[in-house]
Amino acid sequence: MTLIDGKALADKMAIELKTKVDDLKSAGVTPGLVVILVGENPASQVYVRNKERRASAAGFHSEVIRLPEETTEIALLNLIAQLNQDDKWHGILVQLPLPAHISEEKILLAIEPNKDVDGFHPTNMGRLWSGNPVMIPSTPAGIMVMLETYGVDLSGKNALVIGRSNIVGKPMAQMLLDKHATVTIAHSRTKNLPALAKQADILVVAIGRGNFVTSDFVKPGAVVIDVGMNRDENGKLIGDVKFDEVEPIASLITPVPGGVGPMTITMLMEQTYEAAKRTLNK
Ligand SMILES: Nc1nc2c(c(=O)[nH]1)N[C@@H](CN(C=O)c1ccc(C(=O)N[C@@H](CCC(=O)O)C(=O)O)cc1)CN2
Repeated sequence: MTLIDGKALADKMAIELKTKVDDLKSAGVTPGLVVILVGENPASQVYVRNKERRASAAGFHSEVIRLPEETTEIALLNLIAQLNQDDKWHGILVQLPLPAHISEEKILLAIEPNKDVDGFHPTNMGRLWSGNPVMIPSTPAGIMVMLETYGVDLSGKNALVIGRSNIVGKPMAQMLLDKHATVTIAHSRTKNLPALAKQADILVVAIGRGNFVTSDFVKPGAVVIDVGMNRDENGKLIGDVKFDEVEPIASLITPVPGGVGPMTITMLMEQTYEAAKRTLNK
């Protein structure tokens, strides 16, 4: 078994990004990323702080707008409308989840698609599904970079994605399909999931249940990608895959922490850089 070291890859890409950003700045464009955080969700606060840190380390112009939990939907929509008009922002991101009184769908729809560095806007989802990706969701994008870096050939392979969210499962399936894998999407109502999973050469697990995938789900030699981020009864961060059981069977596996997570923020930085670079040609 080989461990896919997402943290090391993310750190390497961050160094390379700094050089690309310096070149872009010499051409007169400084990438700008604005992140909006509504409320006090502790995990979101950590992720947003990391995004802020990584953006300034890359040499971006960056800002985090922190809004109280009771912010209204209309106030947030007005803020996004203003940011859409401001040329210094190449990327606008609203940290999810939002408080329950705000419609995630309406908010994501309000972000100008060419500044939607999360790739969650329906226009960007459609571009991805029609084979013309522009802005793509960071988590599956990071997984694709990891698979490529570790030399995983996807062509003709059976890939199973467990989870059907708009953020991970659905875009992941499309990205694997684009690399000629034979893709199945499974979810909480899929029947005989362990037997189905045992046929997969590539298994991507994003179901949000700690230690859900055991050795019974894994074909010997499979590549196992764990997107899960759960807390066990002692508060320890665990993935969706029972790592100790699956690790001896898999040919490649991502750990939690240190696997998919760090690549998510790296890909967000890459997308912001690419969005800024596109403005050069306008
Ligand atoms: N607007 C968005 N909201 C959310 C996204 C997103 O891509 N866009 N994804 C997640 C949260 N997320 C980034 O926002 C994220 C989650 C986890 C990590 C990460 O590095 N995890 C570490 C462990 C961190 C810890 O100790 O808690 C790891 O896996 O090693 C980065 C980004 C939901 N919201």
